[in-house]
Amino acid sequence: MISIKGLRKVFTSDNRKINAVDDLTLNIQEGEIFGVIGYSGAGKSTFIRLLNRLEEPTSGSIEIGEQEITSLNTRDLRKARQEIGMIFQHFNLLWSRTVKDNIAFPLEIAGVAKQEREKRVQELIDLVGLSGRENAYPSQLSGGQKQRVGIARALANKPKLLLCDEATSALDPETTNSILDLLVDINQKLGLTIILITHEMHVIRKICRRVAVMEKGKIVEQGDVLDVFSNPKKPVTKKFVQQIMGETDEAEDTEKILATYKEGKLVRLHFIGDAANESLISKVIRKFPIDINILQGKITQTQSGGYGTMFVQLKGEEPDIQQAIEFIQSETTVEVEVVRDVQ
Ligand SMILES: Nc1ncnc2c1ncn2[C@@H]1O[C@H](COP(=O)(O)OP(=O)(O)OP(=O)(O)O)[C@@H](O)[C@H]1O
Repeated sequence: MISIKGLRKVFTSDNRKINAVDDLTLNIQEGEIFGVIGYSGAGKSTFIRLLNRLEEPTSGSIEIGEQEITSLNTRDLRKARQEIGMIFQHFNLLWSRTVKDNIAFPLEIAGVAKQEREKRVQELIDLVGLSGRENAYPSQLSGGQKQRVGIARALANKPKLLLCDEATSALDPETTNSILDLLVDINQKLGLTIILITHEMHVIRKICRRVAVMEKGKIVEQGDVLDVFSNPKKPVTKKFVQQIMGETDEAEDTEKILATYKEGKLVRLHFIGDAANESLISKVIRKFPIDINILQGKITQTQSGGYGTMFVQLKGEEPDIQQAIEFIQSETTVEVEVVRDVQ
């Protein structure tokens, strides 16, 4: 487990103190993919760089496994860093070295013998899907391929923890997805813990189970991705939810729907990721003699299931509609909000 307590980083710039990371306390489980999301300036980069002491903390403690990172001397810190891989937004590759030699670099520093080094490099090249590109130079690679080299290099010394500093922010959406798939793949294959920072909800939604939302150096909300984003409490979290649910003016939309659909009962169904909610609409129309007209909605998927809202019109005999609603309320975790009763 990774246990971070009261972590602080104060920068002084032009005689002004900046609390980049401000009394941050967080536990991260072994083997999980944990995301930290925040807007520019929230303190994410500083936070992730404190974890391997690329940035020295002002105060607080960081325990990774049994080791208290903050109290290590230079020699022990160097050793501990071999167990912590890191990847970067702009890849940080050595431009005069080939793919193979970039990946071999941390092994050379760790003093691994040539034969073993070559074997390990080939394994890593296969793992990240770069077979055939061993002798290419970074300038000959696409962004996604460069990040694959970064990942292979970060994994060279078999770390237990991988830190990802905005690792997909420089990539297009399709390449982002392929890199996120690769991170999930190595997390599962190697049982590696991954901590990532991002300003993109898509990244959190797609691969993280737990998330912390950062603002002005502090964590303002944290928990399961589904819980945090299906019931956001802080304005900053609500803004991130809008990033994937789309900007809608709920009041205006409801007014329009009420004016257009004058028949039947209008209800809003709130989905919060649960297997019991699967195929809800088809189950209801098979079971009850009613019609369901989907008027508006968006459900988005996370690692623990889907969440979102659907606005529907229920048409039929009032007792059948009532029974259908009771069925949804008792047999599923979907919340039913009646916006307008049968007229
Ligand atoms: N070396 C430094 N000296 C002074 N101030 C710094 C330094 N590094 C970061 N800061 C300040 O600390 C705050 C947090 O910066 P940080 O880079 O950690 O945020 P971030 O969430 O990663 O944002 P971004 O994605 O834009 O980098 C900002 O106000 C930034 O200006």
